[in-house]
Amino acid sequence: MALRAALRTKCALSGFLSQPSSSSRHGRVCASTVLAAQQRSNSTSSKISVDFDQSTGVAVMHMKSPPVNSLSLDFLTEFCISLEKLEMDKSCRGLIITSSLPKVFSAGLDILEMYGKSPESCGEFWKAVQEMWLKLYSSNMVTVAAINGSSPAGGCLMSLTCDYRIMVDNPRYSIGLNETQLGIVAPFWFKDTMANTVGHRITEMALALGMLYSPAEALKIGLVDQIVPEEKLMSTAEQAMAKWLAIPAHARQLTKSMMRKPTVDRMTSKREADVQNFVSFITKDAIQNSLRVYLEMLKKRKA
Ligand SMILES: CCCCCCCCCC/C=C\CC(=O)SCCNC(=O)CCNC(=O)[C@H](O)C(C)(C)COP(=O)(O)OP(=O)(O)OC[C@H]1O[C@@H](n2cnc3c(N)ncnc32)[C@H](O)[C@@H]1OP(=O)(O)O
Repeated sequence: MALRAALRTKCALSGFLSQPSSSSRHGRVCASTVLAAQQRSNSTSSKISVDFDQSTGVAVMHMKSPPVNSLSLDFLTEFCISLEKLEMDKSCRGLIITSSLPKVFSAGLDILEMYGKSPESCGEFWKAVQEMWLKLYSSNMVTVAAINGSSPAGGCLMSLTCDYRIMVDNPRYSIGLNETQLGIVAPFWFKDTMANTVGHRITEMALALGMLYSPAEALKIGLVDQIVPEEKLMSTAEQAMAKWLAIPAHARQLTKSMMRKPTVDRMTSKREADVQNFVSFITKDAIQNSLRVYLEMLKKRKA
């Protein structure tokens, strides 16, 4: 509810996909300049910026929340607002999600939202995670993840909700649902999303061992669909997008819904219980202790 209220308030306050400003009132301008301005619009919030090209119907969402694009409540709220606005804009048919930060696509859920927080805060946070997943997994737009850095846990989930994943081929980057390494458990809808992509057995091993895969390994198991050099990432994403957009929209959307609806329905039917499970699990002393140890390890690794 809090997320919905925040969404309503923010939507009312901010003008998204701001109308392209015509410079014609300042005198004569080149027609192509005006056309280009009319065809592109840009929206920026503190953690997300969106470039929308009306000539292609494709928006690029840049995650820009240093240091690691962790999915905090604020980040998720902004993300969902941006997504909802794009979804409502009938001229927007495709979305590419990428990171503006070097080396990191997204570090996954913000651990500080789960550590030392009240049950109420944890509950609100979890609802926002559910909302992000629901919106992305059931989006009518073609969604492409352009993964230009590491993408563990919630970052991997975000990628998995997209229709197509392209990752930069850099062995320093990794991707996977590594929750067990933090002493926590990926919920059933994380598991379902991964199993829908790479199959049951690979998911079982990957989750149990908290596997993080290099781009080449991720390609081998089908966790990503393509790996490319960094400089080719966006052009490859645009090419993939064009291929998906060439399919008649209703046929593509119905097919997506047919493939994903059982997973979405399962999650939505258990949504409340899932929040309760998360809150009671994450606030346990033993789990809080595991998160503390993991946070310390992250800090030590840096030192
Ligand atoms: C019975 C079942 C019931 C169901 C119960 C459900 C249970 C919960 C399920 C939760 C599901 C999903 C969980 C997650 O997504 S948890 C997040 C997992 N993420 C990770 O493990 C990634 C950790 N980070 C890294 O590995 C690295 O940071 C990086 C992403 C590879 C980037 O490396 P880097 O060298 O560029 O940056 P680094 O120096 O490590 O980090 C910079 C600062 O950022 C802090 N930080 C990193 N990741 C996070 C994060 N996820 N949340 C919060 N903060 C993070 C890091 O500590 C550094 O901070 P500082 O500068 O030292 O202060």
